[in-house]
Amino acid sequence: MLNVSIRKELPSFTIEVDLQFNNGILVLFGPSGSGKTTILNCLAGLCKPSAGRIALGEQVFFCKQQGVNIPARSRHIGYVFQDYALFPHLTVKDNVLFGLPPGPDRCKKKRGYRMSVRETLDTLKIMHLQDRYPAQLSGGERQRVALARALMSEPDLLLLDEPLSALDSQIRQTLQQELKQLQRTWQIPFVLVTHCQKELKALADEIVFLEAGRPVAAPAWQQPLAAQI
Ligand SMILES: Nc1ncnc2c1ncn2[C@@H]1O[C@H](COP(=O)(O)OP(=O)(O)OP(=O)(O)O)[C@@H](O)[C@H]1O
Repeated sequence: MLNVSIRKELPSFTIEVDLQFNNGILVLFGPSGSGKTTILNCLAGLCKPSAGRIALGEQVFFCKQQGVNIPARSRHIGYVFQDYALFPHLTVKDNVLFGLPPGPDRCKKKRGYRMSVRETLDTLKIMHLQDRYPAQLSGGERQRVALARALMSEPDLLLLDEPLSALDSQIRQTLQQELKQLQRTWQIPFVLVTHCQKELKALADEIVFLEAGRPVAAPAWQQPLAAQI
């Protein structure tokens, strides 16, 4: 269970969210500048909330009151950034392996579901690209590499910041299905940011609508959909 109850003061407004989420795909939906990325960054440990608490199961990542702030590298969180943040000087394979321990520990399974590099590249259909560099990939291929890298670290939580925004509609639809399937296989919570209504409909198990940093009721155009979900 992901428990997030935080306040983050920004120059233009204050983010205040209080959410509990068990499993599946939680979508943070809102207009540009409503605080979605900042919330992901707080979860990942890249940004410090002004107050509150963040916990995943028994593990407390942040608690202002108790002075806890676990560094990003120790949170076991996968993060697919908006621009994918691949290392341009590393091949696809080395990007995917980045951050894993060297040597035999690289293949150790934490909870039995870590896939080998081969399996990961295969699942995401990028095996044939393993020796290429990011500049030699399409947007959809880069997205798959970023996803593979995030999954190889065997995360307890996966954060996705507009992961499909740069893609055309056909690839977008395919990857939406693949994301949904990955979540069902991995059984870890995904928190996904988007401002695309179609993506929301295709992926969300739960939705938080945000405006200026605060959850709001589903907008009128969304109410029939929110009721279905
Ligand atoms: N490090 C920072 N320092 C100051 N202000 C910031 C910082 N990061 C974000 N902001 C401001 O906080 C607000 C929320 O930004 P954020 O990137 O979280 O929004 P968003 O909903 O993810 O936007 P988008 O959909 O455009 O990516 C914006 O007004 C932004 O200018």
